[in-house]
Amino acid sequence: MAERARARQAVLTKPPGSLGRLERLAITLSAQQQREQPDVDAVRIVIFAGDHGVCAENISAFPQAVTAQMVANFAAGGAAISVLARHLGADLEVINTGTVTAQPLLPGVLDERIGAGTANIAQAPAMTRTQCEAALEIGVRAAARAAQAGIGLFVGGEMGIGNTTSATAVASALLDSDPAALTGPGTGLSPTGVMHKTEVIRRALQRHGQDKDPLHVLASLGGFEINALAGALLGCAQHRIPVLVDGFIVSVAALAACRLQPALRDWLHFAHRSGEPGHSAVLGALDADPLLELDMRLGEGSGAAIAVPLLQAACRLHNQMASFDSAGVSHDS
Ligand SMILES: O=C(O)c1ccc[n+]([C@@H]2O[C@H](COP(=O)([O-])O)[C@@H](O)[C@H]2O)c1
Ligand SMILES: Cc1cc2nc[nH]c2cc1C
Repeated sequence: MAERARARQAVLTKPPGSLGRLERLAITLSAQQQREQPDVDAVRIVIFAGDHGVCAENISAFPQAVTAQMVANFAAGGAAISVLARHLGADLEVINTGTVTAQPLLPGVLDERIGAGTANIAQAPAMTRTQCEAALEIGVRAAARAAQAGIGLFVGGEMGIGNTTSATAVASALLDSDPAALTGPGTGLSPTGVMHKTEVIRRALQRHGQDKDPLHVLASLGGFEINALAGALLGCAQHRIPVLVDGFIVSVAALAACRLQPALRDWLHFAHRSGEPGHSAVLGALDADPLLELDMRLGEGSGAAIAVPLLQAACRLHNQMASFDSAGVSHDS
């Protein structure tokens, strides 16, 4: 299918290669979807929310209660990703994988709480192996629902105060990096705050970071929402649904998932380079060159949502442009 898409690009009314990366995007999407006419109009954005016990170590600029409060804001339509989903005409699904505060039933929020947040990774494994598998399964089910709904492009997002600490610990373990090279301000820590956060991550790594098995790393250092994202990405690949990867946290989930199954890499598009400094190392390890660099560091799938129209334009051009022959435009000199 990639060969056919490449052949089509060669006869469209433009100098060969002049649409640059948009041409390669259309070719890749055609191969991923196994469609002559790739179509990413049906977009589903799934936000996985979860809390982190490591917040007890004072590693975020915001209080833990914000996670559940933002879940309510997603449902009410007031969050950045709510606005972007409406703007794109995309489905928005919100899944509570385990906030500290339980919530009343909110319309548009799936309650799949595994627990009241993870344990503090500086002191204990984030979760049991059973909880880790349950988290992966939450994502696998989200991917299956997307497949059932005929979704053409999956955007995974996350919300979890403290999750840059968890994600940085996972990335440090998987990349065998010093946490000082990957730790950043997250929601907005001061430089002293970042130094303290680095030490907390170092403690977590000393405790659980020796075993590099990806499932062990996800269970001991990950989060319910991070692990659910890893499961969702793997599920999307199984259903042949291309995925547009958001920022730092989703990329770390993608890295862990690729360690579990390297073939996943072929299904991933990378939307943007987040302002979180560790993102570049994670992107590098995935051999990913993101489409955009807008200094965004919000999460919620917002960076991916911003890049959706690029993929849609690439498909439209591929599917609708005239060929030299059909338009009567001369091409050999
Ligand atoms: O996506 C990113 O690159 C990104 C970078 C920094 C922060 N975030 C968001 O901020 C929250 C985590 O930040 P923190 O400081 O509480 O660890 C979480 O809800 C993420 O969605 C997201
Ligand atoms: C308000 C707020 C919104 C967020 N969205 C994702 N992470 C977030 C963190 C905060 C603090």
